[in-house]
Amino acid sequence: MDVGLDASGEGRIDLEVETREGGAVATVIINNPVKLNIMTPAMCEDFVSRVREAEGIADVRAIVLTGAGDRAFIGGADISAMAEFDCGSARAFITALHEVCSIVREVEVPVIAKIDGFCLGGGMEIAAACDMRIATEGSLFGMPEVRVGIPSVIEAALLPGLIGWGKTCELLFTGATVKAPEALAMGFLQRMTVAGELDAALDHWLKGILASGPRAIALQKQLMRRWEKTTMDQAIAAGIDSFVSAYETDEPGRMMRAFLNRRSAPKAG
Ligand SMILES: C/C=C/C(=O)SCCNC(=O)CCNC(=O)[C@H](O)C(C)(C)COP(=O)(O)OP(=O)(O)OC[C@H]1O[C@@H](n2cnc3c(N)ncnc32)[C@H](O)[C@@H]1OP(=O)(O)O
Repeated sequence: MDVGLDASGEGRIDLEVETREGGAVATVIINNPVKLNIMTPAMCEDFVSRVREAEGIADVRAIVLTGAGDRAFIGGADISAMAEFDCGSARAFITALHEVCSIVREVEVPVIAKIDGFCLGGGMEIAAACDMRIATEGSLFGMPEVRVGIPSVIEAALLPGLIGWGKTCELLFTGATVKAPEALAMGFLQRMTVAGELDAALDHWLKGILASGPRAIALQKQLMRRWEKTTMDQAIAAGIDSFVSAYETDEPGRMMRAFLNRRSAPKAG
């Protein structure tokens, strides 16, 4: 079933469920294509509800997370909203965005990020929270938060484990973007395909999951969370405080308003 693209710019989260041999596959769709599928504060809550709904459907064996349209997986968090934050709203939003990543990591079934296009900032953190990532070769990855005056603080903490400290520093300190072949080489992606073959490559993984023991996979995912748990909670709590303290100065508001003003300025020529 095609749920259609949300052209309102407000954004929403959709859920599609497909029954296959061996079980069902749920697809959670970040549907805000006119704004490159950015996550607004309202969409964070909606996201958690949709994943819980998917988890509650009997026979769902895997969740695919993807963005609507062909330009973006998730272009990051909504700079228009973040530009107006004070310390209180900063804490509420970053905690809600962390909940989005947490639910992805907590659900029993494997969650796969299917990426076609921009995967930036909070979007790269949500992808990092997924169990596996597959992308088209034209996709672009980056953590440009510092470019708008905020540190990368929540599931950015997963990046050193995925891509190493040096590459994490490069992305987080410079806001540089990397193309899919580099994201594959650095270990962020597990598979890369040409545009038309994304679904076929994803299917290969889904068949493997559907052919395996549901309880074995659930136990495996639970165990793997424990393998890495030791310092993550403390890192996130410190990260949330760090995000809030960025708002103790006018740096985020100033840099984000500059970003938004550049975008709304009439184009020359
Ligand atoms: C805690 C988490 C923090 C974060 O995630 S911080 C945010 C991280 N993301 C970014 O910094 C990316 C910001 N976006 C961009 O720099 C550009 O976009 C791109 C280079 C990704 C693409 O540029 P182009 O192809 O020219 O598209 P376009 O016209 O800029 O984007 C389409 C519409 O989407 C809006 N938009 C894009 N990203 C954001 C965003 N992160 N927050 C708010 N709006 C965004 C634009 O402004 C525009 O809107 P309009 O058509 O009304 O001008």
